[in-house]
Amino acid sequence: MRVGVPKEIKMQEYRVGLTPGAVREYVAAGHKVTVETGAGDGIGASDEVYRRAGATIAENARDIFAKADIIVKVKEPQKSEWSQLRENQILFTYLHLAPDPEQTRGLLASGCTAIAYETVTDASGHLPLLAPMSEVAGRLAIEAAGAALRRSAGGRGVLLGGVPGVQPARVVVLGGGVVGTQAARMAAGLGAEVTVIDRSIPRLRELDDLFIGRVRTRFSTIESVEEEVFAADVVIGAVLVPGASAPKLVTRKMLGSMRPGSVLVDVAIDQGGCFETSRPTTHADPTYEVDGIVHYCVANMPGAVPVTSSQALNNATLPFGLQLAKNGFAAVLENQHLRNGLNVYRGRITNKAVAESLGLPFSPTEGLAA
Ligand SMILES: NC(=O)C1=CN([C@@H]2O[C@H](COP(=O)(O)OP(=O)(O)OC[C@H]3O[C@@H](n4cnc5c(N)ncnc54)[C@H](O)[C@@H]3O)[C@@H](O)[C@H]2O)C=CC1
Ligand SMILES: CC(=O)C(=O)O
Ligand SMILES: [Mg+2]
Repeated sequence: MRVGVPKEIKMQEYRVGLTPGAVREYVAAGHKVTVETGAGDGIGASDEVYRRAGATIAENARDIFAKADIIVKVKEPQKSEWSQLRENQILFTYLHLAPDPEQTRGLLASGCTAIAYETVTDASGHLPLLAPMSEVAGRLAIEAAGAALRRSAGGRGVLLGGVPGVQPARVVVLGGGVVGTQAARMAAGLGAEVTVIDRSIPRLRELDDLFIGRVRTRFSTIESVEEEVFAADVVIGAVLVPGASAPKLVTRKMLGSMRPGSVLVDVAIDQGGCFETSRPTTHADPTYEVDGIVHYCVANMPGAVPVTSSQALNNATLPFGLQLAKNGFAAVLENQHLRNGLNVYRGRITNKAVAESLGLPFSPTEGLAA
């Protein structure tokens, strides 16, 4: 199979779809890998390093999109990319289609087969290709919150962990999955007072066992969210309904009952965000203020630490990518977990939550043939 890796072009995105180590695995399995020149710059991997790993270097993205059977990326394709995708080409990357009708239309029109990392499942029902980036983003969320809380950045001027004799910040985490757990762990480690809210009681039990009293847990209701958010210095938005747009748990009206300079970090922004006032921001200009509350809504947080993130992402994507490279679309038919990742197939939306969020027709994957 011809595997193509274009350079990421989303603003300040420094990750790369295949690390040199992953390229070696594809090449060892008999595949031909082409990498766009400079694709590894963000992780310090030169074209020469990729050549030594067995890749061919292409001078531009056009050559990659024109020739590859499978395109392996990190971020959702930008307009100039989706317009180059073709029928019979497999795209393997994050897509986050639910809040993005324009990209969805582009992928449908291209006729390509698009597998979204964020909806690929594993045997325990988790999301193994989202998890590593959620681990990174959850940990980064607390770093971002700490920076945004500084008075010089427009925040309340509170130190997350306080100091002896002075109370620490109150951090509320909405959604106790992968992002939420890592955020809670970092915040608790710094000495903050942490509450995690989730709608899954089994998950709250696991968190209670994990943090042995260091983190409070609460069941998600309108009342519990209000009580915790009103008292918080920092709220981390980390809820997910796989494939679907994020539920809006914090309304604009609620901001009026928070203390000015408190910070909202909406990690769930890539699924549309769980605060009504969220809109995507970039690493170049990550925060803005609404009604005195600082918002941080960067949609590609792990892109800030590309060395760690590319490695972690490749560890998770490699076995699935190798299956796709070996068997092409048949791998999607054979492997239920890759099939769950199929979002778009030859002009049809094949993920129910995505179709429902966009109000577009859904085509089940049952009955698809190679
Ligand atoms: N901005 C960024 O750069 C990144 C964003 N993300 C995003 O972060 C979000 C969270 O991802 P994960 O932690 O991996 O998901 P997850 O599936 O591990 O956890 C989500 C949690 O939200 C809970 N939940 C769902 N609805 C809820 C509600 N109404 N109230 C309370 N809890 C609710 C679920 O029970 C679950 O425990 C996703 O949207 C993901 O795409 C992940 C990585 C990077
Ligand atoms: C999950 C995701 O959107 C990211 O890592 O950028
Ligand atoms: Mg994202």
